[in-house]
This record gives sequence, structure tokens and C-alpha cells, in this order.
Amino acid sequence: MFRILVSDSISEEGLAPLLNAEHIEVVQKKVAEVEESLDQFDALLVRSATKVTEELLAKMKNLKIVGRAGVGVDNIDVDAATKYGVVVINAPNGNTISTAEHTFAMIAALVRHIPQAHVSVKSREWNRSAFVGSELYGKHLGIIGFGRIGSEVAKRARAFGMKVHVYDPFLTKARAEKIGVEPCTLDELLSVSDIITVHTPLTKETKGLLGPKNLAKTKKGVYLVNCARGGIIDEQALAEFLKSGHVAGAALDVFEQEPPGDHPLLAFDNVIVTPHLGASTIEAQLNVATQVAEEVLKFLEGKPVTSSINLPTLSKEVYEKIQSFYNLAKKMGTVASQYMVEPVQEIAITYSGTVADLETTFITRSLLAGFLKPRVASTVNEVNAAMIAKERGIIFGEKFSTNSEGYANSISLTVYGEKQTFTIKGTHIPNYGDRIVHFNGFAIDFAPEGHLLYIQHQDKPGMIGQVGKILGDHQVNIATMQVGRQAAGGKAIMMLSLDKPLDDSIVEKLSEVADIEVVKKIEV
Ligand SMILES: NC(=O)C1=CN([C@@H]2O[C@H](COP(=O)(O)OP(=O)(O)OC[C@H]3O[C@@H](n4cnc5c(N)ncnc54)[C@H](O)[C@@H]3O)[C@@H](O)[C@H]2O)C=CC1
Ligand SMILES: O=C(O)CCC(=O)C(=O)O
Repeated sequence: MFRILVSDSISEEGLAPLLNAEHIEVVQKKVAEVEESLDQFDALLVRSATKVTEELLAKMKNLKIVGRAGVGVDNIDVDAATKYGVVVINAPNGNTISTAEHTFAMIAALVRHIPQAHVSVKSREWNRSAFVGSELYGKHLGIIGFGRIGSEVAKRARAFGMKVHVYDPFLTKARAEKIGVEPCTLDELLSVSDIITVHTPLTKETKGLLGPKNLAKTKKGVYLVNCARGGIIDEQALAEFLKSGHVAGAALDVFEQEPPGDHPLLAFDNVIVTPHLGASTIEAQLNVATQVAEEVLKFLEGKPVTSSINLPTLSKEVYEKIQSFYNLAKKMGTVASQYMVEPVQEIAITYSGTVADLETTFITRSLLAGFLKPRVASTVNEVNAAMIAKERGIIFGEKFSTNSEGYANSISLTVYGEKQTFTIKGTHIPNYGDRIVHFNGFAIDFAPEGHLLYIQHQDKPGMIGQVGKILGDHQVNIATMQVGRQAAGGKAIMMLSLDKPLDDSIVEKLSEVADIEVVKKIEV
């Protein structure tokens, strides 16, 4: 049974996939109103009101996923979520059309003074000359940020006969051509546009993007629109440019602080505002709620999610192809970690054969998670494994090889520690399973599963008998046993799989046997 906390107002109809799932319990309450302990929840669903801070994440000890029913995740501390191994997903396109339409409604309202005229008529005035506007036809619209919403705004602007200029440093030429726009520099856009609308996320680079310096480069009489995030247009600078008359008016759906309270910008007659309504349509709310509910359900059922902020995204097809290697890699990491009980500096992974052609990032993360899990007290999984490895000074890297030495696929892992280097190689055989085919320089063949016992010894008659006797005397049943050696009479190994975990006292007894050099129990 999974428990999901829905802490903002999210369309009930959209939540249906979760509400109808048998193994899921949905609690619809604000975080602050939850009386029980917060660590009982596996998933948290929010819009923008709930602030998913590090403090909250620390309290939600069993949290696995945060779903944002919308695009912007600036109310979620994604770095902290990554640190705690919590997946963050959003609903990236469910509210695109609504927000583009709202932006366009704001542009039209702004240049035709609709809100001011509305208030005036409601006040029993009839002042037609006070509200003379401008046509959109033939005007230059500057769009900063040409992603989902920016490009939908462009389509609508063209339908109105506007000339569209776009600035987006990450926009490829191919995409620009496909949509039929000509990218320009920010300076070009600022100098030519009659109306400028921003559609970027709020980042270090975009915070204050339209500040004093860039606003000074705009045309006198420019109109500004922000239906993205408060702070992209510097609010203080905007107030100054409005006061001077350089900016003719602004339409704001978002503010640096929401609600804005008694904000100086609200005092300007030529500033029109809405309370973050871009995505507030029945359709958008249904779309984003459904998207996020379906994704959370998939995730809790162990299936891949497609809109994760802090995990590489995988399609179902790709996931199905990598799943076997993903499991194999995790087991290899677990085995290697327990073998190398010492500080580790580097982990090198080589993918050979068919696996080398797949999306290996996820497989590597799985291997790292398997490796780090026995060493790290906090949650470690595919989300935070790479970050934890880096934090602990472990360098890791992938290599690819066409030489899989007779196997259709293989993953080779070398761990460089302070005292020794350990190499293990595994392969996945369809309908047979995962096999370790090289272990610490020995050719062998065993399944990396269950309670394993590794013994390295001199290749002499009677070694197997001595091991069998000690285990038998302690009522430990051997399920399987594989042996390998480098040369007759030289170093040899045994890998046993046992029916139950081994006591440390038995490990000690085995270590005392003459010619046994290494004994390690490994739990997979
Ligand atoms: N008012 C509302 O209710 C809503 C607001 N939003 C906000 O709208 C914004 C855009 O959303 P989407 O179009 O879905 O996002 P998107 O990710 O599809 O597009 C963002 C675009 O901004 C560009 N960009 C990033 N840094 C830039 C920079 N320094 N200069 C210029 N361009 C830059 C990116 O390359 C990308 O193309 C986000 O901030 C989102 O949070 C989204 C939905 C509803
Ligand atoms: O949940 C909302 O209405 C806000 C939507 C939004 O700003 C977003 O999706 O980025």
C-alpha cells in the first residue's frame, strides 16, 4: 500500500488514476494540516502553493517522489530532493495552451486598456477618449524564451499579423526553421520590439533579465508582459521605467512574492495584473493533474517515468531494453562494494556488445546506487547516486567496447581502492538470468543472488571438503557452488550460495583453515 499526500488543490477528476488504484491511499490535506507523522507518505503532489523545502523533505523520510502538477518547479528544492533520493516530476505540457492563451489575452488587454476601461464603465463613466489603444497588426512582438509556451504565443501572434522576434540561446536553428521564426540576439529583440513577453524559467541567468540595463535598450513606449515567473522582469526597474514613461504599460500574471501584497507596481494605472492565472483553466488543471497522477502511479509501480527533473528520462521502450542490465549492474555494484571494504577512489565501467548501444546513463546510476548502498546511511538510489559518489570523491566513468569476449553483452566493473583494485564482469542471458563470469581475475560462472560466500584459497585437494564440513557442522546448507582457478595448484576461488545468511563466527572459522586466504560473505 502506498500513501500519497496531495497538498495543493489539484483537479479531482485528474487524480482519478490514483484514486481508483487499489494499492494507493490518497490523503488530500495541506502539509501543515497533516496530524500524523509525515514519514508515512510515499509521494507528495503539489501545485505552486506548497513549498517543498529541504526541511519538509527531511521530515518525509519515506518520500519517493514529488509530483508538480504544472511546469515550474521553483517551489521545490530539487537539489535537496536529489540529495534525499526523491524523484521530482512535473507535468510539462498540460498547461501550455492555457498559459499561451492567457498571455495573449493579457497582450490584447494591455494594448487596448480593457481592464481600465472595464473599471471605468463599472464606475458609471463613459470616457471613450481615455482608452484609445493600439492595433496588434503589424507590430513587433519580442518573445524571450522560445519553449512550449513561447512558441504557442508566436503562433497566435502571427495569426494577428504581428512580426515575431525570438530570443532563446538554446533554440536550435532546425527548430526555429520548423516553427518558422528567425532567432535574433537579445539586443536586437530589445531594440525592435513594441511588445516584449518573457517565457523562460526563473534561473540565475534569467533573474532580472529585463533589468535597468536591458530596459534602457528597449523602444520608448514598449509594453512588457510576464506570464512566466516573477523576477524575470526586475520589479523595481520596471517601476522606474514606468514612472519615467519609457515603458508604456505592463501585464503581470506573476510576482517575485506571491501574493504581492501592497506592491508599488499595483499603483500604476497602466499595469494590469492577474493572480497567477496562466494555468487556471478547467482543461489545463485536468491535463496537469492527469499527467502527474499517471506518472506517479507508474513510478510507484516500478515503471519508468518520462518527465523527471532529476532522473534521466526514459521511454517505455528504452526502459524495457535496459531493465535487465539495470538489475545486473545494481547487483554487480552491491557485490563489488562488499568485496572492497576500503575507501574507493575510482569506478570504471565498460559496456561491451549489445549493451554498449543502449542508454547506459541509467545503468551506470543503478550500478553506483548498488555500490553506494552498503556504505551510505541515507537513501541512495538512481536519483542521487551520481551526486553522492561525487560528494565522496569517487570518480566514475563509462567506456564502450565492441569486444565482448564471446558474450552477447557484458558489463565490466573495476573499482580502484586505496589498497587494491577489484574487477568483476557480468552478463545477462535472456531466459537464464544474470551471471558473473569474471571475479577478481578468476573465470567463474555464478548468479549474483542471495547469501553468497566467497573463498579464495590455494588449489589443493580437500579444500572443498573442509569448507563443506564447517558449514555442515553449523547447519548451513549449500545451495550452489562454483569454483575457478588461475592455474592448477595456484590460486583458486569458490563462490557458494547458501540457504541462510552466515554468522561472522563461521566466517572466522573458515578464515582459520590453512590455505584459505580470503573469506567474504556477500548479500545481494
Ligand atoms: N503563469 C502560469 O501560470 C504559468 C507559468 N509557466 C511558466 O512559463 C515559463 C515557460 O514555460 P514553458 O514554455 O513550459 O517552458 P519551456 O522549458 O518549454 O521553455 C522555456 C524556454 O526558455 C529558454 N531559456 C532558458 N534560459 C533562457 C535565457 N537565459 N534566455 C532566453 N531563453 C531562455 C529555454 O531554452 C526554453 O526554450 C516557465 O517559467 C513556467 O514556469 C508555465 C505554466 C503556467
Ligand atoms: O499551478 C498553477 O496554477 C501554476 C502553474 C505554473 O505556474 C506552472 O505550471 O509553472
